[in-house]
Amino acid sequence: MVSSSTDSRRIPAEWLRQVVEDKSEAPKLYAWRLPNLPPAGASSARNSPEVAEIADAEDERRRIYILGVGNIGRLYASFLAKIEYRPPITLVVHRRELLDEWKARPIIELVRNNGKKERNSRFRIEWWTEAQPTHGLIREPGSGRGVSNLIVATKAPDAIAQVDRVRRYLSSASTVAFAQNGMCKLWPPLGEAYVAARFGGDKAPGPRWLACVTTHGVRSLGPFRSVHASPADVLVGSVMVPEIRGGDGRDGRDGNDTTTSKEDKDRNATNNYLVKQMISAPGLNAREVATRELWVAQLEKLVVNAVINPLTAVLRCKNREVFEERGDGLRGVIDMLVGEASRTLRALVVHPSSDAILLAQDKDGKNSLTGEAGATGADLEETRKELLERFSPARLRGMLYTVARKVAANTSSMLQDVQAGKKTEIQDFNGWLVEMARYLGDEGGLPLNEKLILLVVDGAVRTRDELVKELRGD
Ligand SMILES: CC(C)(CO)[C@@H](O)C(=O)[O-]
Repeated sequence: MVSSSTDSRRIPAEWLRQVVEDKSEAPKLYAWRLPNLPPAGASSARNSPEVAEIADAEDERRRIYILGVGNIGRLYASFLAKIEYRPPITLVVHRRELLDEWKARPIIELVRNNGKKERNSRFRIEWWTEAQPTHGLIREPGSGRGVSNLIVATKAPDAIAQVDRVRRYLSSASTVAFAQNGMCKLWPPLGEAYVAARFGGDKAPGPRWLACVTTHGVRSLGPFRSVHASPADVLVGSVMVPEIRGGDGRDGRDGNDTTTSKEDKDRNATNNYLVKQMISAPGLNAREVATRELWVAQLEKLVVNAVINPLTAVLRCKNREVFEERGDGLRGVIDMLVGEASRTLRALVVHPSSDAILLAQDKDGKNSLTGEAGATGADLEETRKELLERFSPARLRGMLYTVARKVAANTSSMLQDVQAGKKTEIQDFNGWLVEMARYLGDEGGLPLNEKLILLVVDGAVRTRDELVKELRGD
């Protein structure tokens, strides 16, 4: 286990080392809304008294903040907005210009795969920044009541940094859901060290931390506009293993727990609010799963992203083409990439840092892979055996080809990033595998993944033949 007091040089992740070493106070942020935009030609001097509004407690308890309004943020916003007893929703943008764009055209547009355009405008929009507004009312995120429900829909490399930046407004009354691709950084063993470093002391036990595995395919058409190219589903669950909190694999805060105090029950019900909203959002197709099932699903999705995304980015092609048999060896390369991923996931399964996840139980008290009640050493061995089989090259390859058929017509998110000149998520997919292999002591490393990372980082474009030769080292 990695503790927050661990010698920071030995912490196996740069992001966590930075958090543990950073003793600065959480920054105070201002939540700019449209009336905070100064009229054209106005001076930047403060022109109104600093009056804060009285926030509506019930509104804040129900309000869902969506941090990041790219494809994933638009998808969640559009479907959550369709709930019958609609929760209030705030879109949180990362640039001031997006407030201006929203002012000009305040609509999220999602083009469904039948061509129908779904438009939604009933959102509040905010920009969270350290700069105090010069016009209009001054507010902080959550209007002084803290942020109860936060969906982090940024790209993977920004997710933890963004949450860390808003930590001043998060507490044990908050639920934070990570919705992007890639492994959530708060899985054991690192998550607990992060929570202890940032939420130890009077804020303990910190927010409820959720992750979502989002398989919907979405393509951007520009700010606030996307095509919902391939409807799929969402798995949501807790990334914290409960040990001390009720033992249901969903951190005991699901509203069905066995704790008796009214205070605990109220808090548990509150903390499951966001999950319930996601599940009831028409079209999002969200399902709540136990911690271990979520972990396995995220690892499998990682394998999909670590193969499809970089290959499509370097070959500049749609997902479908990567899997076409053209006798040029690309299928062999895919097998080799799957082989490297399989080796790493299998080593992770047998590593002691995974024991807590493997022993986590389902809501009904059963071990979710064996179906047996209770969690014992024998269960651990049984679960390991099942996961070693599930992460075998043959099973992972079968899983990859099944997903690939469903998303054949998509332009991968990494190719979209490359085409838009944006930073890619390569370090969170293939980089995660390479780092994990290193952490687990894999001497040989993952040579194909390492080469692929360099190609994507360099913005390289290759033909199929060139790529096969380069990756195989012919
Ligand atoms: C499944 C997937 C690769 C489909 O395009 C998607 O997760 C993506 O594009 O990142």
